[in-house]
Amino acid sequence: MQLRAQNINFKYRSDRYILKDIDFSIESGEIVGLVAPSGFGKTTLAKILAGYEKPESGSVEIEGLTKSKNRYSPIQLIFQHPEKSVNPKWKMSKILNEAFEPSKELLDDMGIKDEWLNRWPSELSGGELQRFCVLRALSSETKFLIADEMTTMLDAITQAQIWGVVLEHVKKHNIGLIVISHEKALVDRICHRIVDLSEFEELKQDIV
Ligand SMILES: Nc1ncnc2c1ncn2[C@@H]1O[C@H](COP(=O)(O)OP(=O)(O)OP(=O)(O)O)[C@@H](O)[C@H]1O
Repeated sequence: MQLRAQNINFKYRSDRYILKDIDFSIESGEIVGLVAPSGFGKTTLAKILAGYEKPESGSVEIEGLTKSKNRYSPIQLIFQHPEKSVNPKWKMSKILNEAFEPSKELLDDMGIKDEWLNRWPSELSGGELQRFCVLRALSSETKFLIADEMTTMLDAITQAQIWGVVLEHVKKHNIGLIVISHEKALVDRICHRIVDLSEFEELKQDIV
């Protein structure tokens, strides 16, 4: 299976193109680092890949996947700030089970305590909340996962635990993983391949 974006052009309201003629692809089971200096459009491309934003032109498709009517997207995006991606009016059990019902083993591996399930998002720390946001992206329907600065806000121990679970899960289920991170050491260590968005810019300048 392959997730493929071709000739992506995108701008927000202004006239400035954030993404111009961007091609990107990832295979099942691959771990690809998406890097570039701040403001180059990494998060924007992630949102386009996951279907949160629509490109002005270009296409995003998964080759080899039969479309299902399921509401759960096969491309899951995990953001840096978990508090922005949960409904504050829902308790954690509802937030989690809206996605799918994870096994006890997965809950334990992620370090989620039973008592947290009955709390509101505002009653959890950022690290505790992010564990839920990561876990709900790991359904059996997930074919591609995008981790956008997923653990940047967290302490080293929580970071290591979350990455441990995610890396084991993507390997076991042959999920393609896109890692957006400014942490070069992390990207170099876990990625099979690195795509630098700023190189598209240099390429364009060479052609002109
Ligand atoms: N909703 C929006 N409306 C208008 N402009 C936006 C919006 N979101 C992002 N931008 C602009 O688009 C550009 C690319 O932003 P994006 O967040 O994709 O970059 P990034 O490479 O992920 O940056 P960082 O590494 O700092 O997270 C930035 O100049 C940003 O200010």
